[in-house]
Amino acid sequence: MSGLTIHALDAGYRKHRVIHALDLPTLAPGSLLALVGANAAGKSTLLRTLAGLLPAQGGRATLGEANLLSLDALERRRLLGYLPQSLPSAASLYAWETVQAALRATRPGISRREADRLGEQLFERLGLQALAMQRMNVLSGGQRQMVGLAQLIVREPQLLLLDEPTSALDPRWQLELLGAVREMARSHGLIAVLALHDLNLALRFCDRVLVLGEGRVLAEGRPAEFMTPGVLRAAYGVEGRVETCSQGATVVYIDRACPNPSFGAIA
Ligand SMILES: Nc1ncnc2c1ncn2[C@@H]1O[C@H](COP(=O)(O)OP(=O)(O)OP(=O)(O)O)[C@@H](O)[C@H]1O
Repeated sequence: MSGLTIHALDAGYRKHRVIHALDLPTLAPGSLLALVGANAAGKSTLLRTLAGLLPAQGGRATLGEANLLSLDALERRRLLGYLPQSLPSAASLYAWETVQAALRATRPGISRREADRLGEQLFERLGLQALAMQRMNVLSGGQRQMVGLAQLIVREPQLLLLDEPTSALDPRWQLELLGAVREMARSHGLIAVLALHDLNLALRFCDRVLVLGEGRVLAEGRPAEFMTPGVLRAAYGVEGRVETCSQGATVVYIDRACPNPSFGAIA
């Protein structure tokens, strides 16, 4: 497998174009890309389009040799894992059963013993052992988010598309989830694209960050390279500082909302 490339992608809903001629220089296997930007910037629309849930209106998106915009259902299930912003409560199945079902959907011939081994390994890696025998409809939003990720990871897709995967998680579980995704990317050559509102998590965990503004790329690059107060003003209409923390990571402090925001113009 080689990387994820997007070229001149247009996407949206019937006559409402949301994503305009979006380009993404090739993202290498093993990388995490954060999609950030204001509400309604188009993050979910872009993820849904890459996941094949929304037809593209133009352009290309490829994963290695595969054209992401015209995969059949089987190929899509084999290559992609998509975690939507809000998960259905998924009836009364046990968390363990949902992960086993996800595994069997892509590896129907897997032995019971191997499926159990992989399931146990994953629940342990994600620290979810206590949830295995709980029913999905009694889990909290954050617990469901973690089990949702387990359902995707167990299939070992090549591309993970995660829409605000940390939105319901407390700080410890945010680190667990992003750490697990990064580890999976490094060990399996997986690519992950994550819509995130927490800029500091994006800067800390992701190899590249793409800032969307009204469906266009406002800035893109490695965390330490492109984030400036001008980008914060243009993307979010806020005044902020970009500093390096004592551990060497780029961090953002938001000070106030701009009185007269000019979205989209990086000064
Ligand atoms: N099903 C839909 N039909 C028509 N327009 C939609 C639909 N879903 C989203 N939109 C519009 O597309 C635009 C982008 O929305 P999108 O959900 O992609 O933004 P987002 O960056 O993910 O926002 P947020 O951070 O608030 O989740 C918005 O103007 C929104 O109103």
